[in-house]
Amino acid sequence: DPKDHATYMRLALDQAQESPPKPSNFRVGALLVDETTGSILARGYTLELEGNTHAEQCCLIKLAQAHDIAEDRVGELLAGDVVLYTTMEPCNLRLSGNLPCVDRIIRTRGEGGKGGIRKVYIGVQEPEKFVGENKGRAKLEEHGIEVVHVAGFEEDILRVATAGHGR
Ligand SMILES: Nc1nc(=O)c(N)c(NC[C@H](O)[C@H](O)[C@H](O)COP(=O)(O)O)[nH]1
Ligand SMILES: [Zn+2]
Repeated sequence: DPKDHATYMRLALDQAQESPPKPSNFRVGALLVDETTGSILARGYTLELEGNTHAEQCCLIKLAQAHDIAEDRVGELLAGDVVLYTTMEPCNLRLSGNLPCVDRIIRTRGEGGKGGIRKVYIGVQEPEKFVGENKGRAKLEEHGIEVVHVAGFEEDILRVATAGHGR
């Protein structure tokens, strides 16, 4: 049965704690959840999978791998009320030049914006440390994907996210 948002955001923060600290990114955790049943479809954290991966990206790759399909087709598995919890808002630009997670999330929606990830719950906005202001929320909303802030975890999320940045 569906849990409250804080429960899922706390689980996402638990994922972020698994991420190896690195000065050039943030330690983020994410969960893909079926909002109707409350079941967790995938969990992930920054750098969990090889290839300089992001937490949200790892969730999508792991779900795709579990069904033996390519990541760019994972939207086909996401019928119904699938949402993403991520401790930090999805990236809209990456210094590495890799495909941003906003684009990976939008890609999960089928023709005419059906299915796929319908809502993204975020713990914090991205600090303007690497790429300036993250304008991804507007892009997600343009594609019918609602972005909702789950308050209360900001301090912990940022402490974990920047642990690899030294002082
Ligand atoms: N939402 C989110 N999830 C992550 O797992 C992660 N690492 C970031 N971080 C955003 C930051 O903007 C990028 O980490 C830098 O722009 C460097 O880009 P790479 O990570 O090397 O592709 N943001
Ligand atoms: Zn990303």
